[in-house]
Amino acid sequence: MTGLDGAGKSTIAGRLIHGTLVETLPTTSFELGVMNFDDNTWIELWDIGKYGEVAAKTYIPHSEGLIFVVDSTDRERLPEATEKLHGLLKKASRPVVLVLANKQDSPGALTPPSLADQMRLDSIRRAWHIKGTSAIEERGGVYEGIEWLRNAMQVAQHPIQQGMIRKRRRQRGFCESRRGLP
Ligand SMILES: Nc1nc2c(ncn2[C@@H]2O[C@H](COP(=O)(O)OP(=O)(O)OP(=O)(O)O)[C@@H](O)[C@H]2O)c(=O)[nH]1
Ligand SMILES: [Mg+2]
Repeated sequence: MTGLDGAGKSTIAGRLIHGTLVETLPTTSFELGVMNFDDNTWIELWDIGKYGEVAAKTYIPHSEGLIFVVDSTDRERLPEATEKLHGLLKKASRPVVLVLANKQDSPGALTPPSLADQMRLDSIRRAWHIKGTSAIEERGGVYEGIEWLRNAMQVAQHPIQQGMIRKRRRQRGFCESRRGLP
């Protein structure tokens, strides 16, 4: 997970890891946390801050998912955020991308569709999704965003398997419908 400083990454990480609103200080390099899910799966979450370039270079190319957090109220720094996102995507071809349009609770926040447009998300040639969030609100949409990511990562991880499951289902369907025939 990365984005410009102050976008709300650590607040989001606090929600995801501790399930509550945490007070944050600027993250100097990076922090690691683990999100555990009911079905015994987990996501290792790296919160990469301003001086986390080394972590970004080391971990992003090997990660399965990229969460990019943007401050939806910060029109001035939107071009900088856009460049950062597209720069990262050039370096890492693998991960699926979740953009969190954070601070939706604040007056004047840009909507997710408007941000998608201004950040040229259409040009991303891989699975991506944008979700409006408010990290300071309990039902602020962060978990829904993560559900999309979990699902997208599972699909991306097993593309062949997914195809085979579909094929087997089709074959089974064919056999079952034949069974009823004389
Ligand atoms: N109104 C509002 N404020 C938020 C939201 N998310 C985070 N903030 C506030 O924004 C400020 C920065 O949040 P952080 O979570 O520390 O941001 P960060 O992206 O981790 O910043 P760095 O560690 O400096 O890279 C804090 O004062 C948060 O309380 C949100 O959804 N809405
Ligand atoms: Mg931080």
